[in-house]
Amino acid sequence: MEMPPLVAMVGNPNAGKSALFNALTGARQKVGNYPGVTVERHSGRLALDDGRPVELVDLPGAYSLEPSSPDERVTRDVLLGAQSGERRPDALVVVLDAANLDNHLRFAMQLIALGLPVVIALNMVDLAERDGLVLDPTVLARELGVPVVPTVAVRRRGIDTLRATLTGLVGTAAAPTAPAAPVEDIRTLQRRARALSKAATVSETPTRRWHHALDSVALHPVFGPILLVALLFVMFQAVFSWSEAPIGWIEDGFTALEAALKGMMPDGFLRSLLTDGVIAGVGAVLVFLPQILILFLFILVLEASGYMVRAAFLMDRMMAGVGLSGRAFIPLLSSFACAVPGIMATRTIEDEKDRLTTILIAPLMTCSARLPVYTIIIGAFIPARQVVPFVGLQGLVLLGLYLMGIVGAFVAALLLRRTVTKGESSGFMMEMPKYQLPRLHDVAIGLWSRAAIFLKRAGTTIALTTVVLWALLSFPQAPAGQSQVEYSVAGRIASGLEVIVRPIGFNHDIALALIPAMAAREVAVAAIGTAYAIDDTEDASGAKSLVDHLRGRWSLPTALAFLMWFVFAPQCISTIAVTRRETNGWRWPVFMLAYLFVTAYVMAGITFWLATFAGL
Ligand SMILES: Nc1nc2c(ncn2[C@@H]2O[C@H](COP(=O)(O)OP(=O)(O)OP(=O)(O)O)[C@@H](O)[C@H]2O)c(=O)[nH]1
Ligand SMILES: [Mg+2]
Repeated sequence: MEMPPLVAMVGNPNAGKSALFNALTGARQKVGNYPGVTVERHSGRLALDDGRPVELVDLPGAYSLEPSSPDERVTRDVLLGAQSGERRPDALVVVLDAANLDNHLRFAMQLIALGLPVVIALNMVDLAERDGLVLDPTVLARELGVPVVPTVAVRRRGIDTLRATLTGLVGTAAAPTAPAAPVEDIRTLQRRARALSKAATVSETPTRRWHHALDSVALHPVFGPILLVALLFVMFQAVFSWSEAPIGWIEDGFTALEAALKGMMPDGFLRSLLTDGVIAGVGAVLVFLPQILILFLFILVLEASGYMVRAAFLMDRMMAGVGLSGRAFIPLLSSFACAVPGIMATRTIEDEKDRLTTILIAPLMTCSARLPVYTIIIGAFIPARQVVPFVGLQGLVLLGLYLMGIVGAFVAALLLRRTVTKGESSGFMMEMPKYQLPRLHDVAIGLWSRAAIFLKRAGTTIALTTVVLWALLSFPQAPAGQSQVEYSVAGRIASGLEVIVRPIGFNHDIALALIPAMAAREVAVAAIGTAYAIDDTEDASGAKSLVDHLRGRWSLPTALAFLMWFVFAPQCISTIAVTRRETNGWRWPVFMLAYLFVTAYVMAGITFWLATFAGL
């Protein structure tokens, strides 16, 4: 039996190839695999206007004929007739995003130069028009020498014309084959593409022009990710450097308060409760308010400016690579502030398995509650050295911890999607909002509500936990000459726990800190602070700072293992509670606790032993 002619859909990623392919073929589709690679082959049947059948194949999106990924290689090889398991296409439907004409035309011109019959689908004209861009397809057709059909794939607009044009193009003697032109170098191509898109522009609003200019950087396949990483890096550096002064003020305030109380009250029980318990505990957490606010300031500004969705768009391919949808990006990003709103934001993910996976990995995004723990340990153990100008070692380590969480989350997603949450991943669907200057008022309100949530936590959960911990640490009273901490109830519980955590390099102090930190991570710092404050009154050596205590008692491998533990350990009652609510039962929160604790234990152990063997 003779094979029907083969027509390939080809174009830049996200031009709308698959949407057009679906509109053209309807339900008559087949999914297979190209031999030897993990790239899917989507094909379907289409009847031309004169009844002849053609086979339509939806090629992976590519930026050019020079492949930079397995997907792009398949696209190139199919187009050159070099892909095993595929014939060379008899004609091409080149799909362009009208709102991104200059970038997409570059590839289109390379494709036309291949010399196959080509029809151009000028897709997404609806979005272009919404943004204030009107194009003239006849100018494009004249200059490129191939037919151009405006389409809106998702509304099926232009589909009939596209099929009619294909009918005239495929297999007929009169097929207007484009002349096989020599391929020019990429710079010339870019210049021609820009000139051509300008010529085809009937009208364009100034706003749309500068939005487009911004997008051509923000969404660029190379510069886009560089910009994103640079922004994240500036954000994390700022979290450290901008917060220095306000942290100093808060610390001074609490020291003054403590001194005032000590002056007013006689030494005793109530004074110890107030100074060592409440003030030491709440103070140790409150000093991180500046850092949390700086982090939120960046997130809020990026969100309000319209950049966040671009970042999501950039991340989409990466997310798809681990079986998640682009939609998971916003919940995961929110989880950098706090996993609770992050997990609640997964409601926008329709696919149940997608959503569950996102919930399960959300706690791996470094939430603001880890920041106090990270900063204090980094401040104590990592020297404040400049690696290169403007890049400090401490900032780099902090960035590394964030990246650890992200990589961990991606690996977890990959594994989960192959096992417990197996299933097809759904596509990305997101509209680019316009860029705009963030409104001061909105950002201020956002910051205030975040601060309020944090202060409320510090005032309730955290204050209560530290008081309970103080009580556990203060009773029973140790006889003279013995360490109060060792002798106390908490000290004895910690001694039991220490047996479990000793193999991963944790000492008694850490075992002690882990008990209250199960309720909320940031309490770990307060707990260590409280324990050392109580011990301090014993040895009467005068108040040492928490950092001095840490340096004296912890080794570097222990500190690193502790950091690694905090990247993975699921120590937050609120997260567990919201997971239970969002998944309707205890099954998934229990699973989450189990897999995260095991990972934390293993990773902290590996870190400790590697650092020990490296002689740190
Ligand atoms: N508004 C509008 N949206 C569109 C149009 N065509 C496609 N889309 C949307 O744009 C997004 C990308 O479309 P796809 O068809 O997946 O793009 P693609 O070219 O197949 O992308 P890759 O397979 O990643 O290369 C989807 O969310 C579509 O729903 C259109 O004409 N107008
Ligand atoms: Mg596609």
